[in-house]
Amino acid sequence: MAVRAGAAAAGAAVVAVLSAALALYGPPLDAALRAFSLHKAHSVKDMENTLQLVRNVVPPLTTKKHKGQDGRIGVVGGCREYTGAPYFAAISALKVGADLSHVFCTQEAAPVIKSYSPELIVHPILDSPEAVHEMEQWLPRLHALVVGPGLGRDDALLENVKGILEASKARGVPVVIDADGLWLIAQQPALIQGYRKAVLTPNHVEFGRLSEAVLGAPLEGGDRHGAVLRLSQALGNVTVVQKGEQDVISDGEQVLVCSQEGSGRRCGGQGDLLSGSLGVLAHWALRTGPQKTGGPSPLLVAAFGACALTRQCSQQAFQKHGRATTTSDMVAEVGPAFRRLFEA
Ligand SMILES: NC(=O)C1=CN([C@@H]2O[C@H](COP(=O)(O)OP(=O)(O)OC[C@H]3O[C@@H](n4cnc5c(N)ncnc54)[C@H](O)[C@@H]3O)[C@@H](O)[C@H]2O)[C@@H](O)CC1
Ligand SMILES: Nc1ncnc2c1ncn2[C@@H]1O[C@H](COP(=O)(O)OP(=O)(O)OP(=O)(O)O)[C@@H](O)[C@H]1O
Ligand SMILES: [Mg+2]
Repeated sequence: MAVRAGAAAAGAAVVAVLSAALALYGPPLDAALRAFSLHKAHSVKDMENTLQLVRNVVPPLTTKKHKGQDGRIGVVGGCREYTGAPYFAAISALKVGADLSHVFCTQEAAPVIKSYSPELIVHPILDSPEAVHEMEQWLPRLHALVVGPGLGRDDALLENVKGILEASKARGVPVVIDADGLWLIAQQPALIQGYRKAVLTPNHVEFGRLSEAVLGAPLEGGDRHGAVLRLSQALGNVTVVQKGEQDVISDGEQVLVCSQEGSGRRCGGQGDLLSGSLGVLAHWALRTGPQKTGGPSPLLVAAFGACALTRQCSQQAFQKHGRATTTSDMVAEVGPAFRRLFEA
């Protein structure tokens, strides 16, 4: 209890919830924005309520389960240039509590990623002409995919990932799309349009690119909440997490804001920790269902949990390492941070 109270006090978090019901008072977009600004006026709440919703979806550790039941997650990414990003995403999924974590990468990247960790299962298939077919063999065994960390922007790879996304949608596999996966979505938003089991996790630059592609408008400075809400609505209620000083999360109906204390360190790889964690939490939240996540949708709650966890890891790592903090230091904090936020 004391730890939970401490966590709540330490996190200067703001939770803003826009009720879908309020949208009944007018045309959906206008009403949603009006309801949102109404809500903003009294949006400073204890984040404890939303963290409790995350706790509700975390599966208990018991002796009754077999390996695989608490999550089999796939990360699609890893190429010649980028091997760290898929590693960070996949190892974070495992440390959050997935039982098995797979990486689907190019042939060249595979031995490098394997050498980082014996815990990951690494498939060197992404640059094969048979990539989509090979992936289809694995999809029935996966609970969620994280698409994009370290993927790069090679056209042939992106074409394969397009096929993988289409196959995932056809099977109803939840997908978290990050990094170069978002580059692909900015080229072809139709790929994800209306797929409600998708979560996009853009950083500042990626959000601007998506906004321009989907809404035809560059990112405006002021109203981040409205911008995220509008992008989600334009994509047919795909959940969007805009990372930044505060993480703003929307499914086009509600908006959550996570301002859990993090740190001033902005080293590369923190977003990969977030997307990997979210892969597991998305599976857990969808499996548990809306009756346990209360007002916000399961994917909103999962995204809030991944944001809070990433920022808590950043805070804890920074306390130990200060300016020298790197993402590996944050990965080492996943266990303690998770316990502090969700298992108190
Ligand atoms: N260790 C690793 O292997 C890492 C690999 N990463 C991968 O790197 C790839 C590229 O992702 P990034 O987020 O680095 O994307 P970018 O390479 O597009 O951007 C990198 C940074 O450059 C700057 N930048 C980008 N566009 C700019 C512009 N038009 N004007 C001025 N500055 C601009 C921004 O500071 C941006 O954060 C992804 O596949 C990603 O997953 C990152 O996840 C970081 C860690
Ligand atoms: N200004 C900020 N203040 C506090 N936390 C931040 C800030 N900007 C980003 N973060 C946090 O850092 C994490 C990663 O976000 P970031 O925008 O760095 O992602 P990214 O650029 O995709 O990272 P990556 O290098 O992995 O690709 C998120 O949890 C986010 O909350
Ligand atoms: Mg990123």
